[in-house]
Amino acid sequence: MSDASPRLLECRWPFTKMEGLGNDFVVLDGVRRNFLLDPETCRRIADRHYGIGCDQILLVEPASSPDCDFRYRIFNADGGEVGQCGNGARCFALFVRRAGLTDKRSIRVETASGPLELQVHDDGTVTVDMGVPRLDPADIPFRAPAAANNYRLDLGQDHIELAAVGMGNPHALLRVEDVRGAPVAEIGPLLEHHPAFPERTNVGFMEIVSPHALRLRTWERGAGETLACGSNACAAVVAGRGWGALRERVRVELPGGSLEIHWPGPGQHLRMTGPARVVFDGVWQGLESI
Ligand SMILES: N[C@@H](CCC[C@H](N)C(=O)O)C(=O)O
Repeated sequence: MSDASPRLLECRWPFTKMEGLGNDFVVLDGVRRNFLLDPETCRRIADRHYGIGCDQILLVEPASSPDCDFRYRIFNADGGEVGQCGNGARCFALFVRRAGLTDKRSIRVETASGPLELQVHDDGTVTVDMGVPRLDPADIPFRAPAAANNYRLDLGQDHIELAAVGMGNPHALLRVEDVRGAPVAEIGPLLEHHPAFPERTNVGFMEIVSPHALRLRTWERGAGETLACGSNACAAVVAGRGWGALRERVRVELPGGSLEIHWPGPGQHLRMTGPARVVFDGVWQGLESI
């Protein structure tokens, strides 16, 4: 009888700890060496007590297509690989320049949900072209018969009104009066695992302050509430515009800081601008699966 469980080997993995508005990442240079990131290894790295601690792990790899500079893979703290991470994309851009992997300021990168264009500015902020937001439920994915600006979902004894937006990853957006008192830890996990979202979802609680500003807290799929979620901020602007409450340029205030979002409207590319920062370099002395 063969033992199907992987063997564990002690390892020393160089990494860089980075953050974008307090959404924190362990970034691995998979261009210079190989990393085998199975879900269990990701969970060990992301563990805030026994590991390094992070919301997501970002793995930089060589591109597979000639029109991209790199491939960028994203793993949630729970070990699941996902298609999009806005704050991580800004960190990725600074990482590849700092590591000497490129000196370009305009970087094109492959992700599991398609290519992203990144622009590094003189002040160190980064603009990410997040592509065209997806509103067709099949592309989110979301189980609804047709695209709409608002949906009503059954949540046990209650009903909840929400918008659903795809940014290369799924997002549910709820409008609240006061984001500070929003039931993020209660409703967040219920919606994350709601059967209407077959791949689970990120959940944003948004308070619209003016046509050009909103406040947002996010329950992230696979990570819980974080200090900021870039893709959720983008999705919130798309939802707010669908409700007729926001304009083309919006400042999104998150617990960890602010992002500038520019979205001309349906069918158009959405651009997100914000900071990214290196926290420290280190070596993870852990167990890798072989
Ligand atoms: N923090 C990220 C999003 C990371 C992935 C997300 N939790 C998902 O599962 O889709 C961001 O800044 O966009």
